[in-house]
Amino acid sequence: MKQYKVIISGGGTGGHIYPAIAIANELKLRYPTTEFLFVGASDRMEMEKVPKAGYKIEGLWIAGLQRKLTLKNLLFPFKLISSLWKARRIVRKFKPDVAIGTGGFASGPLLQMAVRKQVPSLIQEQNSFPGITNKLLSKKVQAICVAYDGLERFFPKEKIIKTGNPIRQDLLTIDSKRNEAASFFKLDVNKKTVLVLGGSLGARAINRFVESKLDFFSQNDVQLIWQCGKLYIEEYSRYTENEGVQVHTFLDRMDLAYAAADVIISRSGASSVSELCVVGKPVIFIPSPNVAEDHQTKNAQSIAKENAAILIRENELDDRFENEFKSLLSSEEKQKELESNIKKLALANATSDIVDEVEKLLKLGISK
Ligand SMILES: CC(=O)N[C@H]1[C@@H](OP(=O)(O)OP(=O)(O)OC[C@H]2O[C@@H](n3ccc(=O)[nH]c3=O)[C@H](O)[C@@H]2O)O[C@H](CO)[C@@H](O)[C@@H]1O
Repeated sequence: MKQYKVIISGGGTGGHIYPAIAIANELKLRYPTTEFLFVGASDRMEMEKVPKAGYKIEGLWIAGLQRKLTLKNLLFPFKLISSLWKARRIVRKFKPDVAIGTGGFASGPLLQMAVRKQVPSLIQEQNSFPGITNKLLSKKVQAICVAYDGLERFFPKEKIIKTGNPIRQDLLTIDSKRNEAASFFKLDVNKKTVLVLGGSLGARAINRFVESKLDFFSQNDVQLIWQCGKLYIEEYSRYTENEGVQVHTFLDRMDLAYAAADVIISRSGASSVSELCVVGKPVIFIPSPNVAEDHQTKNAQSIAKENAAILIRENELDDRFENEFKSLLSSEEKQKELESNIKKLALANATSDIVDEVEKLLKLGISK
């Protein structure tokens, strides 16, 4: 069997990193001798998360363009040139058979250079509205794997394949992990568990809201697993002293967190939404209003309109949250309805379908 070399680039936030890791894991299963190299942004979370998943990573000195005039923006042209330069060196030296981009700033220069060197390339777009990096790359790569309909508005139609977003394999088996999860998180098995997720970086507005509702949660006799994000842990960690509240910076065992949960309150970043469909629990989405084209609201709407989750915008929280939460918690029927409807929206074969497309590109490389 030929020993393939694969470059995977993506990052900045978990939403771009975990799809990349899921694709690598599936490729490794099919071709165990494959050599992988990840390329990320040198100051972002991929530099920690990718080695933790067992892969090598190189960092580029790159960041996005801010809307304001800042020092970071003034440095942008230099960072871009430095990144293109380093990306070129990496591609030349590693000589990949295929390049895969999962979005985020670093994938721009890397895939740009891979394409220039005629390496067969594929990008994976997680959202219903693509970021600038993938929009630019779409003209040059061979294949574009997407999770939503309607992306021909942004990408060349003939390159689009609808696969869904890659999901880590360990999330597919959460039904059998409830006991393990209860002991992992030291939960009270007589209480319902609410999992609060702010996306990979945490969400300030959700944290503030949850803080203001701690008495409400305790009156409703639920316990909280509350992921608050690295930026907010100092402010909120003290609540771990409250009975039935545990505050986490970041959850490394999402499989167990999902397994433990009876109700999930979550941001609606693309991977979170895809995972929650597979996980099949009752969800209350609180989309971030601060992302491009308000895409998190659109992600959540695509689920809520199928009566498969509850959607509460940030500015509706004060009026609606308590009633919605109480009626969900008290109605098993409603919980079952949401669970069964959200499961119907899962695209559980996404990783495998994407890797099928990668295989086609690998074969393309051989025939060159
Ligand atoms: C504020 C922002 O810019 N958010 C964007 C970012 O979100 P974000 O990085 O939050 O991405 P997603 O919601 O798509 O995915 C989060 C990922 O992190 C994992 N996770 C999260 C928390 C935790 O404690 N442990 C953990 O492992 C989740 O299981 C999931 O795999 O990228 C998404 C995908 O492009 C976009 O849709 C979001 O709008």
